[in-house]
Amino acid sequence: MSRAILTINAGSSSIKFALYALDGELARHPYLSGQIDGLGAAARLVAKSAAGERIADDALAEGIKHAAAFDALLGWLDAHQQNSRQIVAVGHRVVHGGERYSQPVRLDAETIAALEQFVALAPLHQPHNLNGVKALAARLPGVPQIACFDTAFHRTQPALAQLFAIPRALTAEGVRRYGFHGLSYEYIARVLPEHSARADGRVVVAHLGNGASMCAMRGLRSQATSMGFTAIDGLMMGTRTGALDPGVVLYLMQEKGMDAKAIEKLLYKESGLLGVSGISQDMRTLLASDDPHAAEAVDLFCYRIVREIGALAACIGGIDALVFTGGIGEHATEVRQRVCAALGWLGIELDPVANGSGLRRISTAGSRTEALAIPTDEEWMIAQHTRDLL
Ligand SMILES: Nc1ncnc2c1ncn2[C@@H]1O[C@H](COP(=O)(O)OP(=O)(O)O)[C@@H](O)[C@H]1O
Ligand SMILES: CC(=O)OP(=O)(O)O
Ligand SMILES: [Mg+2]
Repeated sequence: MSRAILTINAGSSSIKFALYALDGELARHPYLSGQIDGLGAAARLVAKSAAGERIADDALAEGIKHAAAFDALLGWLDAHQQNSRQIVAVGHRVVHGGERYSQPVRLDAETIAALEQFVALAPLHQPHNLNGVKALAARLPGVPQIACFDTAFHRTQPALAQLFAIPRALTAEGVRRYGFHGLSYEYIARVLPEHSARADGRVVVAHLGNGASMCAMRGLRSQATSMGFTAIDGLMMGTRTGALDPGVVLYLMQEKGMDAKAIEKLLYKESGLLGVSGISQDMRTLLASDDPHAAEAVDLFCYRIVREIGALAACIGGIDALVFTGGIGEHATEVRQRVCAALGWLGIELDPVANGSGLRRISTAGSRTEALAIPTDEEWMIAQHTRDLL
């Protein structure tokens, strides 16, 4: 039987999967892929064939959670992957690898136990990532499972960019800036030279999905990033605050009597686009709404991006190219338009026709700084790392 690699990417609002043929060479595109998205709101399972033909588009139960969504996905895969290829390895996106894991690693009981220690540092991701590993291990006993880390790409950051201004003993314990979305940044770094002659220069990549972060690169390596110890820091997100004065947390504890669990819920699940709009965490819904609170949520989302781009450009001494990616970065032309409109001073001039037409280059020919929109492909990075470790 011919062979395949399965990839699993459990994000905060979605679970994505892809199956890649492995006939000697790893196929560049999956023969079957799909996702459950809209977790937490109106979840759907969508899948497509190699030819891009839609072979599933099913609404799932209202309010379905990650664990039940995983079962639905694996059930669907069992039914559709039958008599097809033999899955010889499963590659997982695992959000937090801490200080210990800067390379992909084969999962066993010991590594899973080590990775469970980071659950509190990534509560929207790490438990779902590890539950996915366990679910697959039960379905495909003996098949190697590989963890690919979101934190790994950022291990090249200079020491200063990884430091918090806290007592050294805490830093020595590992309380420092890690950064996330590394598989997405690694993919963009891999393909950017095909799209821009400035790829090797000063580049800021904005990964704008339900989770959102930015990475400043030089020589296609991470120099600074907006997320830190956890995936709450930096930009405003679907349900996460982004950077918040730590004094707010003290106020919540001392004046509102909130405990750690309640604060975690507020910071991770009730804030961001959802908290400010009071309507939804989903950018599509907010852009379509005429509620002023929805408009203010989108305004704040764009404002925070603009501000963070200024900060990251300062860290790398300027900017030659700005890249948008992630669900919002790839599709929300209006968000790109608003961000670029505020960055004329950094030499960005958007081409409105290109921005609306699905082109990779969205800045004008005369723009001093290039702007690009490039779809990310975390699955392809996971598949390659998995093949390499096999
Ligand atoms: N056509 C679109 N226009 C605007 N926003 C979109 C569009 N398609 C997807 N999005 C937004 O992308 C976000 C999800 O991004 P994605 O990267 O898939 O999420 P995750 O962080 O779970 O991986 C949601 O806010 C969604 O509304
Ligand atoms: C790290 C993170 O926020 O991931 P996602 O965007 O998939 O939620
Ligand atoms: Mg994602």
